[in-house]
Amino acid sequence: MAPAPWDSRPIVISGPSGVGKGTLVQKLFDEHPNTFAFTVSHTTHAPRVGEVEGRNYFFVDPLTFDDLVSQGAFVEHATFSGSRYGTSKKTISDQAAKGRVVVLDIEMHGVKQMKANPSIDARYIFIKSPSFEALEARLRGRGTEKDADIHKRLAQAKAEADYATTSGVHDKIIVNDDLQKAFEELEEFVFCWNKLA
Ligand SMILES: Nc1ncnc2c1ncn2[C@@H]1O[C@H](COP(=O)(O)OP(=O)(O)OP(=O)(O)O)[C@@H](O)[C@H]1O
Repeated sequence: MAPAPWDSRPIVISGPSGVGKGTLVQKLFDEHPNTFAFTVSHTTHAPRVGEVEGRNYFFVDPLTFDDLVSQGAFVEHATFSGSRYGTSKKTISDQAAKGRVVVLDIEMHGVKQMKANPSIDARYIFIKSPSFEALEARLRGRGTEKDADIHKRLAQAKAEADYATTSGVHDKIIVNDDLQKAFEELEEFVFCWNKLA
């Protein structure tokens, strides 16, 4: 196991749905146990079967969620399918206090909110697909979405790709073509191995 990254700022991973973010992050967690941590989001959706307060989500009602937004408690928040989701500053600092490097897997709007907040210091990684066709094949191959949903995700993927290339907001862009190669690039960036050499 490698020593903990000397740059311990939160790592924000974004990229189109199906590009392989979850796969890469899971590998990072598996190969470096006790090094990284996810944050626990707040949500207004009711707990689903098996979801545990404080482990899967912090469950709050819409009014409490609004209060938290107005207090500036979230680094990013969004609405999906009628429910609200947010990442609190506290969940980040709680994990950091345990000595873990926090990893946030979020979509473009969340990245924009974080980038717009000067009090947030994080490292931003964009995972890119080798091609639009490869992305579509991965989404279909995963078999978790219906056709209409795949179209929505592909349309959103175009917006994500435009944002990633035009704004220069990301510290690192990794093309996930060959999984092992992409993982090695991710590791190198996260652990700053290039700077140690
Ligand atoms: N380099 C790769 N080559 C081929 N297939 C890959 C590669 N990386 C990931 N995949 C596959 O692509 C599919 C989508 O990956 P994954 O679920 O990790 O994407 P994601 O970016 O986390 O998506 P979402 O944002 O929707 O959760 C999975 O079936 C995964 O096994």
